[in-house]
Amino acid sequence: MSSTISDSTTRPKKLGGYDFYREVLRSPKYIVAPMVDQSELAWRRLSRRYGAQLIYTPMINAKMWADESHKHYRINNFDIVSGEEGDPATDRPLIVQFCANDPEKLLASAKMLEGYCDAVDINLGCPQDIAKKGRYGAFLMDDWDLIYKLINTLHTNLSIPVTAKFRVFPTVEKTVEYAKMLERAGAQILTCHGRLKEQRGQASGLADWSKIRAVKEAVSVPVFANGNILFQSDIEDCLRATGADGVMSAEGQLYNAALFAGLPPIPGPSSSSSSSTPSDPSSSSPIPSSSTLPPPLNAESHPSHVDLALEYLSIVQSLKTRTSVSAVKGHLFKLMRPALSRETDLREQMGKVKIGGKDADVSLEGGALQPYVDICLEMKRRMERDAKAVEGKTLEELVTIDEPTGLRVLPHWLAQPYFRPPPPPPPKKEKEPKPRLSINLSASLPAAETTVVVPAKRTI
Ligand SMILES: Cc1cc2nc3c(=O)[nH]c(=O)nc-3n(C[C@H](O)[C@H](O)[C@H](O)COP(=O)(O)O)c2cc1C
Repeated sequence: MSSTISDSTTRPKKLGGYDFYREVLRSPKYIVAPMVDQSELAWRRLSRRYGAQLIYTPMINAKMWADESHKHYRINNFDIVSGEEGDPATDRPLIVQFCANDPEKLLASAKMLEGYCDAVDINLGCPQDIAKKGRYGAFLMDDWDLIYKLINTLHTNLSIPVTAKFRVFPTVEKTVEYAKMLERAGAQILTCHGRLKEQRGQASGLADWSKIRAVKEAVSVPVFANGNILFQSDIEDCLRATGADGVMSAEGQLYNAALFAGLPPIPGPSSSSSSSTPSDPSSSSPIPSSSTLPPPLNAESHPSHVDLALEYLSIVQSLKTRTSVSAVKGHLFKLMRPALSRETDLREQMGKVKIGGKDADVSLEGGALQPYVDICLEMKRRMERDAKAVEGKTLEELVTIDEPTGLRVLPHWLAQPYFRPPPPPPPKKEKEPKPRLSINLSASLPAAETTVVVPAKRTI
């Protein structure tokens, strides 16, 4: 690490809250979530080309990072030496996320990266078994003293702001109390993921936007809303329903890297934090209110997925920073999913590609990516053939509706969100009306209505 980078004489005064949000982050509305093995540098570069205004790194384990014997862990998770990660010209604004349960180790790790990012985030939301084992993420939700110390230690000692990403509690009251505690501890931005700790995997269901709105109204730092974003229209709905300052997407953006493309710039919050806390988000929002009809699709946000895949591969190839094979594979499978379920021979070929042995450690250099490029080129040929067959039809004419969910399915050559079929309902004695998924994610549905969205597999 270069000591001059974080030297207080060269660094501008540390800003907080809305000053930080506006002046350093440039008032981002469209935010890519931290994603283990998926929000790596190459993906960040691609995402910024398609409208992402702020991106988080994948979660870094502070205990592992602080341990000098784990040199590989450092290089694989944030490559300082390459000079590309956190580069002010090409990889900002950037927030580095850590998970931790030891304030000193967290501080030691964060200090090493404070010169390469705009803020450090603490993951308080991971509900996975690995987080339970390591006691971090959502498994700290009941230890408020420790969480306070983690945040406050960074708030007091780092030259850049600390932020926090958390899940909601079963009640609005406890969620709001919790958010206020995070703010008191020193968090300068709060990302509220509107799902409970228990809502994971097949049981993910919908995020509760009404809790996010309650948080937004209770704190005076910027709030990002996370959960339920599949299509661009959900972004507008979410901003209106929650009053949040920005919308964060993980899976929606992973399956469609162009999720944020072509969106209009939205004015940032006004200069004081209190005036940006909406008493009535529907009237203060710059976004027009939604109608009951699904809003028209913005073609710019649904480009050819194989073109996105090829562009991503060329970014991977252009970087000095290594990209893990598992990240590349994960992105290609997700981006091209609508077509891979039909072009099963290409799916099989992609599954069989082996680069240099043990996936996790392999760097992608020279022509190593060629097998993926070849598969994508063949996919491109087939997709162009299919698109040609319906030439002249509009996008809306080509859209179909997924019966179980009521959600829109685009032609299989276009980037689009993925939603799983809902789990079959438990056997009932009496005949009941068929459960139907809501197409309109704008409302924060009460618990009874949240049978619904059908998220894809996640790792955190
Ligand atoms: C592949 C993947 C990796 C993730 N890794 C992280 C992570 O490193 N840190 C974190 O706070 N959340 C992580 N998450 C959770 C997301 O950031 C986000 O909170 C969650 O997926 C809900 O947002 P969504 O509805 O837009 O998917 C991950 C999610 C996915 C799908």
